[in-house]
Amino acid sequence: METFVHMNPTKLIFGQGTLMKLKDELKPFGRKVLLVYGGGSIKRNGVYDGVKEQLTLAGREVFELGGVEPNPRLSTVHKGVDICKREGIDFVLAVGGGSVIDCAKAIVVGAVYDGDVWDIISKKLYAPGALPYGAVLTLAATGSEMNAASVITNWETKEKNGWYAHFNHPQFSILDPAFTYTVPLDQTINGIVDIMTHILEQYFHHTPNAPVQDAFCEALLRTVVRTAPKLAANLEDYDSRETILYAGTMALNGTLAMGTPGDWASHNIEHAVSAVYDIAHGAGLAVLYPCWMEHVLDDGVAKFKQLAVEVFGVDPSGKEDRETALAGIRALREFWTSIGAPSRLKDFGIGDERFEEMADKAMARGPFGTIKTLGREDVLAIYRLAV
Ligand SMILES: NC(=O)c1ccc[n+]([C@@H]2O[C@H](COP(=O)([O-])OP(=O)(O)OC[C@H]3O[C@@H](n4cnc5c(N)ncnc54)[C@H](O)[C@@H]3O)[C@@H](O)[C@H]2O)c1
Repeated sequence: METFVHMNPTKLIFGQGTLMKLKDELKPFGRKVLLVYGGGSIKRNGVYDGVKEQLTLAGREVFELGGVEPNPRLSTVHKGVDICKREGIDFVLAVGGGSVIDCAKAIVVGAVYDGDVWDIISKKLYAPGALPYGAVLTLAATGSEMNAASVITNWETKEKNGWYAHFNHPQFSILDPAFTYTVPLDQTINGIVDIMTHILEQYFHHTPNAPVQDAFCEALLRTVVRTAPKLAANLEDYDSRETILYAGTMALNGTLAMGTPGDWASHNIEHAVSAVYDIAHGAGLAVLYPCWMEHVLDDGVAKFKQLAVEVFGVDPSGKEDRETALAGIRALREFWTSIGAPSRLKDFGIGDERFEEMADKAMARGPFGTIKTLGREDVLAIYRLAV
């Protein structure tokens, strides 16, 4: 494995009833809190009331920014930054899914920067600092609750940028599996696909001697594959919600990536699609990830075979390695289809009209990918496989 440094300072508070700890977690931070949330699901399922009660008990003065979009937009980040600067906000509390937490991550860095926060999101400038923030998670998917990454869309320029500042982890994240009961089936499935692709992106590397990392990834993948059908059949099955929520956090909190730089090409390829068509990130990945696998298979046959055998139980006896590997890719596709994930771009009404534009966006920072370094023609080939 490669040399590595790992630090994750987020305090993870996990389990049913843990929201009652919020008031104490707020103690080290200042009086003025900006509460950031999305389209209102938290008002329908009672999470908003619970959070407000805790903020009152903590004696905090609360300002609100609701309406954060799925695929959060720069315009909303600007609104949050303006409130922080105008009101002298001390602490930002994100209550929602990855979109809300990602938006909060951008707000807190924008709040202490004199220029336009897009400079930081578009990586012209490394974030010079941030306000502290915390999260109450309501949807299992991104891992944003325990990492320092964020994805923001500039809707005017149709750019969807992933960015990162190493110090910008949540101070704490509260995860109550029961808060995810109301996530509808399609979003639950999108989340499961997102979690699995995060694991797969880190599993696919060329680094020698990484048996621990590989075993972590395989165990998580097997667990998600076993749990997802149970959850899809009963959205209020607490144990399944709990397992998937925990898996989602472990999938992208840095644990799996120690010493093994992963691939991440498919995320880049998907961001270009959802920047143009505003589709759900997990749904886009369900379509594109197996296409990426097929396209790069010959650059990593041994690892694709390992996935097939260790995660999907493909019997390799009497088969060429490539045949076993292909059976694993088919098994992944069939698994996602079986739980209701989309498999083609046409499922979203997307044809080949804007492939060139999307490929330009994906290539904006040059060639990418670890298993195989992808150029523009590779990206176009993957989009064509996905039609
Ligand atoms: N920061 C990261 O590490 C990271 C990683 C992967 C993806 N992302 C980004 O995160 C975003 C997607 O986040 P997401 O998948 O968590 O979804 P999301 O936050 O966009 O939420 C999806 C939908 O579910 C609704 N929702 C959330 N919680 C709910 C609940 N409890 N009940 C009912 N409805 C609920 C939201 O209102 C929204 O309409 C994308 O922009 C993606 O690019 C970030």
